[in-house]
Amino acid sequence: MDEVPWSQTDKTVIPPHALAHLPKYGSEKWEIAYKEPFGRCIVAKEDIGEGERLYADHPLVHGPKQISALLCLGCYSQLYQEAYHPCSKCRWPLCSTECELKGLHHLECSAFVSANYKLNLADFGEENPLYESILPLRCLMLRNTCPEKWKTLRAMEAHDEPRRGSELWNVEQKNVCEFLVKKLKMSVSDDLIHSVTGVLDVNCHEIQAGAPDICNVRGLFPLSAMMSHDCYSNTHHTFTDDMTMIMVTSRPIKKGEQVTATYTHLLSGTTERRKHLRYGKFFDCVCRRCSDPTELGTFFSALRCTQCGGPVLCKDPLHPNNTYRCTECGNEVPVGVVSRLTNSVYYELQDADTGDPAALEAIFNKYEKLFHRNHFHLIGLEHSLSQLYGRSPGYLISELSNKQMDRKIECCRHVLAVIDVIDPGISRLRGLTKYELHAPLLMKANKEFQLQHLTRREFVRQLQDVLQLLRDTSYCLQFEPASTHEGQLCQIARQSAGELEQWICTVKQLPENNFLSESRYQINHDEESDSDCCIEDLSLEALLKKVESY
Ligand SMILES: C[S@@+](CC[C@H](N)C(=O)[O-])C[C@H]1O[C@@H](n2cnc3c(N)ncnc32)[C@H](O)[C@@H]1O
Repeated sequence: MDEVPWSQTDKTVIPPHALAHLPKYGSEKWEIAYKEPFGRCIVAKEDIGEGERLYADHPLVHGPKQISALLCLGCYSQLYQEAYHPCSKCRWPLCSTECELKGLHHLECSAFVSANYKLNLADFGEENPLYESILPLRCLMLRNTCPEKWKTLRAMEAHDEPRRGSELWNVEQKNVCEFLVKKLKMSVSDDLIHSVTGVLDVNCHEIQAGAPDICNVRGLFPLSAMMSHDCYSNTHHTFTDDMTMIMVTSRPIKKGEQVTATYTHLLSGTTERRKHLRYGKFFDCVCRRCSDPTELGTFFSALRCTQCGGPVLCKDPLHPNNTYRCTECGNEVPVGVVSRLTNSVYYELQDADTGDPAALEAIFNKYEKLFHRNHFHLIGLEHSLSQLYGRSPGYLISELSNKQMDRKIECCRHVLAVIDVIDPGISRLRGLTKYELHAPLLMKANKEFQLQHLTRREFVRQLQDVLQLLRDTSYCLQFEPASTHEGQLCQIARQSAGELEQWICTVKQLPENNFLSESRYQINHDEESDSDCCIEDLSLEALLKKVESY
């Protein structure tokens, strides 16, 4: 029988073996503590500033995600049908002979060889369920190959009892237990396999490291596995090329406060986040954002009242079975209607060509009158649109009409207005969105300047706004490794900021006849504000007023 997992005997003490391999598993800044209802968690021992490095965490084990397209089990590069190298020993698809010895492939390779299991390469379709067994198998192999790592793994939370008999448990019974026991003839109990898949489901992090085509990889990070969840978290992590996780603070943390991460998708609503956390992580989130019907004033899960246009909110988001109500006219909307409406957007998105801005705009237009302006579906659509305008075929930045350019700007600003609240400080999403916003603003400013529509003062002001966006981009992406898309954008943003600074200096010295006079500009501007009701102020207050004026 396997040893009793430490986590089931005494959760209040940190077992020395659980973190012993880490060079430092506490620091002058933070420590691991135990707090109900969170369990083990990381707590700040002193005030910690924004952007401070907390620790580097090395993966105990890593492997493909449960659902994965063809990838190399040595280096995790994406593979293509008929263009891969079958391992000379076990026949798993790899990039080359070199990859037979790379990473952790030796673990499953020896198991497949000793079971004399003949892998049918014809089985490899778009997504192969066999990948689901690889990481559990690698974990189980640690029992003999690396007992210290195995002990650390077994000390992690598995939620054995609540998982037993769940939908997830049944899927894993079929895809993992049956395969490992019946096909690979491993002498291991179903319970132990489920405990391992439990540890993986509860504690794994997706790894985004190395070459850009490396995807669908997950790993167990012993220190980060101690961190609690918060929908308004205070950390940000990146990976080095060797898959080391670097944890930094995304905003200041007070002494005694927990150091937290987000286990779920930030751009989803309270009901959806809480469902995801209950289903996959077995707890009910009661964080500040989940407890607040307005989600920190963003109205991210609110509908738009069909009677008066006011925000329709769930009265008690921690008990979402009650009716939604308009905060202005009291109009009630049954919870069933809210979920049907929310789900129908998911269904439409499943069927839509999500790479086509026109298809997303059609969905946006259909639901805009039903959801609050900041509803997560609308913000999600605008997030996608902010990236598609300027990048997708037929919509490259040089091809955008003025209207499309303005729409890109509007989408970026709406997304930023929300993420500035729910994900402030160092955030990948903020960095990327600020980068998306800088390009159309810069193009517009330069164009207006060329047409002599701007005074020097106004042109410099617009360029300085763009400069600030570039500086914010590089600030938000400063920890991203240079090999990643985000790391490259950070470099580009830094370089562009330098060039823009020079351009601003030049503009300040250009002869006056390049610019519109201040008096002429004032007249034009006054005429525009009489005719144009477009608001530039995109604070939540202004967004609300805009919605209410429809
Ligand atoms: C990755 S582990 C975190 C470490 C865990 N507390 C432990 O002692 O091993 C995730 C588990 O921690 C608990 N947890 C994390 N964040 C929580 C929260 N905000 N509220 C309640 N439980 C939480 C849940 O049991 C969750 O499944």
